[in-house]
Amino acid sequence: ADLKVLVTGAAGQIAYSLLYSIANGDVFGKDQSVTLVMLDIAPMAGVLEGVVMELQDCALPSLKKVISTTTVEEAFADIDYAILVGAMPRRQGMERKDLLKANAKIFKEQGQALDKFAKKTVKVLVVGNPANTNCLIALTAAPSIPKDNFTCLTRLDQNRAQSQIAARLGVSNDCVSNVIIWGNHSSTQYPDVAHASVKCGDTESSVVSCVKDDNWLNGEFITTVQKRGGAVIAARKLSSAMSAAKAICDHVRDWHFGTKGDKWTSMGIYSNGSNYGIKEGIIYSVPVRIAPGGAFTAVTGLSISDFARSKMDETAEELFGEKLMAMEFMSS
Ligand SMILES: NC(=O)c1ccc[n+]([C@@H]2O[C@H](COP(=O)([O-])OP(=O)(O)OC[C@H]3O[C@@H](n4cnc5c(N)ncnc54)[C@H](O)[C@@H]3O)[C@@H](O)[C@H]2O)c1
Ligand SMILES: O=C(O)C[C@H](O)C(=O)O
Repeated sequence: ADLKVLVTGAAGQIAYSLLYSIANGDVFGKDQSVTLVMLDIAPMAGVLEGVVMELQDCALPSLKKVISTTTVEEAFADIDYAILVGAMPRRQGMERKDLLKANAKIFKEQGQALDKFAKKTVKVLVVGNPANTNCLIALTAAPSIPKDNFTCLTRLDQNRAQSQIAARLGVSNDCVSNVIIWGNHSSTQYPDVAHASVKCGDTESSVVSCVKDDNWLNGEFITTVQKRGGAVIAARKLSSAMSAAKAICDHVRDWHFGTKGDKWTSMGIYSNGSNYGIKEGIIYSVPVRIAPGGAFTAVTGLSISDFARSKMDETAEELFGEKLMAMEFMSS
């Protein structure tokens, strides 16, 4: 059957890369026909029409239908996937709290729309920042949809970490696997390579033993990944878009088709209190293995050093702080 995929913020810069990849079959496969639903706000209706024209002009075989809309009811009707990119961007001088407030309103409304109009099996990926907390807000506003159907994007952070390691070792990106992103998609995230491996020919070795520089791994490597989003903004005067779209494709493809063998990937998922001492009630990024069709389980039993423990707790604490603020805004 046809897959109905919603992208919000469809007139924005991430969507401009993302929509093409989805329509081209890079996410769900070339043989899977897709109906793309594009939502943006009314002032962007004209731009949205332009993007629709371009999608038509790509003449892609797997793109069955395009629906562009500025109403939530139409956008969320019977969808299989919701990729929630649209959000109020952070403007200069705006505090994190102001951003949270503006976005709490958007994600509460969209959570309610998911609850009312989407399929109960819908898979939701939240990208708009603050991604973890926006995801928690949407999940809370959609009680009829299972909590495990809600995830937020930390794949961009994972890809950044993977590429830093590959560059350091002078190997290609696909030689490096099982990097972990713990916690928030923010500068408190903990990119962890303690369990990561690098494949050279037929042999697989640990990243830690190949890099042979714990100072770098526990210092500059971590801060580079944590601050990479800010570095791109400083350089481009716009936030990352091409790499964000690529990471969204990776996340959704793995969620749809599953992870391979014993490999894992990181995504922000609802914390039920049973993983690595992270308390219940936030969206926290952990390593997961995914079965074909999308059921996922957190990878358990990994050894956690004292260093890792403190980093993992720090980012959890930030998320509980964000949650407190968000709940205040949600009830108002
Ligand atoms: N999680 C991540 O890894 C990651 C990475 C990069 C960017 N981001 C975030 O993704 C978001 C989008 O980034 P962008 O560069 O595409 O921004 P953008 O400003 O170019 O596009 C955002 C679009 O969302 C639309 N929008 C705003 N409110 C909406 C609503 N209520 N419903 C539907 N659409 C709405 C805007 O009109 C705009 O067209 C930002 O919040 C950014 O911070 C997250
Ligand atoms: O938009 C941002 O604040 C940065 C973005 O989330 C990124 O990681 O590139």
